[in-house]
Amino acid sequence: MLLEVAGLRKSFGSIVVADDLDLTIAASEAVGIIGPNGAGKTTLFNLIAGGLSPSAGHIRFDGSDLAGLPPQGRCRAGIGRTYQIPQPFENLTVFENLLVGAVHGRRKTETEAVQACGEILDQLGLLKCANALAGSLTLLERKRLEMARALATAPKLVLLDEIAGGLTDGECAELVATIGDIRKTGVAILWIEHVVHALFAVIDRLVVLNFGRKIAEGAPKEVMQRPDVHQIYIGIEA
Ligand SMILES: Nc1ncnc2c1ncn2[C@@H]1O[C@H](COP(=O)(O)OP(=O)(O)OP(=O)(O)O)[C@@H](O)[C@H]1O
Repeated sequence: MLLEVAGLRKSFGSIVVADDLDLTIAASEAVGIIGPNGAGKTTLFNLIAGGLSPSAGHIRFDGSDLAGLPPQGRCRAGIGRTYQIPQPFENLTVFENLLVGAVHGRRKTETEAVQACGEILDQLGLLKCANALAGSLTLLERKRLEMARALATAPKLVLLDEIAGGLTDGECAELVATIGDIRKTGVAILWIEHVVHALFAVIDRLVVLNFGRKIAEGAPKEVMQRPDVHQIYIGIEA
């Protein structure tokens, strides 16, 4: 397994936001995470990417225990991530934003890093704004840049946090097609998303969180048909 999360727990005082979570992701697999606001989805990403330390439990990635490894070490190990609110360096160009990720990630040489940035900008449809300041981009372009920056680090696993939120239907469809293309390159994907139809176009497996606990997991359509998922996630009685 590429990622193995076992017995993961995180509490802030008396609030438990990750409660005995187990999760595995194989290389090249795409897994979706849904759950109501405050279910602990972003907290799980922060625990995997190293922004938060767990209160208990283990996270193994690519055969190594991540305990004590800071975020930059996890990035170099092959974990890339996006943020729900895009966080580019506003005063750097799009290309420079990627280069920062590329030289601090898993790329071996500067030449390789520069070449990879060009390829990723092309793949993500951002070549035309390569020299624009990141602060001048539209929301869709910012979301694309957020993914491009994660890919620049040459991740084995990319964590996508609500990448489709706030987009029009057409923009969302474009972004989903791009994520499908990223998937085909063999990068594993763990994707938190409220826009369920976007998720369903890409993922193999769906996980549902509620109050920090995993309440369902399996084939996406089967999971969504479960009465408890309907009630908790969509807020209606089955
Ligand atoms: N640093 C913190 N200190 C205290 N409580 C926190 C902290 N970070 C998160 N929480 C709480 O943990 C819970 C889970 O938050 P989290 O952001 O992981 O939820 P989420 O499922 O990603 O929600 P959303 O869909 O709204 O993004 C929330 O109740 C939140 O207020």
